[in-house]
Amino acid sequence: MINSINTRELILGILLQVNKEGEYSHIAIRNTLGKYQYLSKQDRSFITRVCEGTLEYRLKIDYIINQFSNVKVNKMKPVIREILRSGVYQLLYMDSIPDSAVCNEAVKLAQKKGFYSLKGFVNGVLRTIARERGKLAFPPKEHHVEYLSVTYSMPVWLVVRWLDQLGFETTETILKAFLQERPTAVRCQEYLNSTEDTIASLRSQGVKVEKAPYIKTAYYISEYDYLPALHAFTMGRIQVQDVSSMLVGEIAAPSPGDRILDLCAAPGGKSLHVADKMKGQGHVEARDVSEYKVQLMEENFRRADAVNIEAVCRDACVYEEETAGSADIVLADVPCSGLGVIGRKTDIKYKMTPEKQEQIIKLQRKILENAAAYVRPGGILIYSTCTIAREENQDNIHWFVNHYPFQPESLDPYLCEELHSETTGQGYLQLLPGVHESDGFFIARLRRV
Ligand SMILES: C[S@@+](CC[C@H](N)C(=O)[O-])C[C@H]1O[C@@H](n2cnc3c(N)ncnc32)[C@H](O)[C@@H]1O
Repeated sequence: MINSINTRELILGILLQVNKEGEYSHIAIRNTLGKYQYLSKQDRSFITRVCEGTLEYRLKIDYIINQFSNVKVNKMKPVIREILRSGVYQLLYMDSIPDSAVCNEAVKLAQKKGFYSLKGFVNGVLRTIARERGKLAFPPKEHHVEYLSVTYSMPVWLVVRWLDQLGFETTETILKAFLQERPTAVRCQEYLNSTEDTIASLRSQGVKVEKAPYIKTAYYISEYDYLPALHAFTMGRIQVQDVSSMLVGEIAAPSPGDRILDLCAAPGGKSLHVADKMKGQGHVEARDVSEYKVQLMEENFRRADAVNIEAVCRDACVYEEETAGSADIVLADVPCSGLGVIGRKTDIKYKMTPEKQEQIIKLQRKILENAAAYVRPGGILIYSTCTIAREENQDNIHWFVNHYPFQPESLDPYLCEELHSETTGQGYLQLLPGVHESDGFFIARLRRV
């Protein structure tokens, strides 16, 4: 077993990889835990929790450090900055660790990394924050942008956008929801399986299973160690999917025998869902842009024993004449800014920029242009994203129906009443975290006329 100072050293390494070198946090954490497989379960969850928490609350933590340090966070040496950030996270959000342990370990680590002269500085900042934690000053609520940005650790440009588009209350609800933990949602495959048997199998392995909202086959699972150790998973009877993603399959509502083209399909959750709904009949062509992603889908399809589905490597931006007018249903679950899933993928809030989003919108419109051509006359196009950005959702749909012969169609026949609204009647659904019990997600249903 590794001692605690090394555990904190690993945390420091991960935070430097993410904040200094731009690595994705889940990759940095996974690689480190993979390299040090002898770590105890307790050490592994400590490392994961401190890294994820420090990143999630980074802006708030920096705001606090800046109140007590004469050197501002952005001027600090990266090693010292990350030692302080993770120390503050432990002080403020992990009751089980004594303040003295947090401070002592941080000081020892600074020294070990060669910053002997900054030992006193690290110690001073952390001990002051520990002492003053009940009296920390935050921006007042009347200063909407600063208050929301600091309290919920969200970059200012996103707060400004959402305040403008959604108002203060809804924005705060969403930001709060991003910081709350939610259990894993799974969809039970129906064809060839009974949902009751699947649930019984999960429970027999000690998994806690609870009903998830909106969809008959949606459940939350918790209290398991390792997903691939569950029979229901290895047998392909459950697919991990947020309920918002499951709604795509519901709204697509295929009939057995349909030909479905899923243009951006990996890892294949929505393709499998529509294939399941067609009860082994019809055909789903699940496309994605790289061979790696296609292999990933093939693995998933094999596990689910799905016979009416095929993974194919294709670039959705490249038009294909032979596919024109051939699909009963086209799914365009396009690459997007991912702003609806910040709660699961913290990196998104720090990595996304308005400039990157502009490029993404161009890509989405290119894919939509080709998708339009592949739908047969009278067929259906489902457009979806895991974002809450109006520019990629409602604006793209308005642009699309102005340029192509498609009409939005009511979603209400496919949704539980709880989700019916003015906009679902008009053909689209914008799910918002905290407002709905799901990730942020957008779905539109359009019929080719
Ligand atoms: C939102 S994810 C799809 C999730 C998937 N529909 C599911 O339910 O499991 C978007 C996918 O688009 C793929 N993608 C990105 N650019 C693409 C392109 N030019 N052509 C096809 N797929 C692309 C990405 O590789 C990624 O797998």
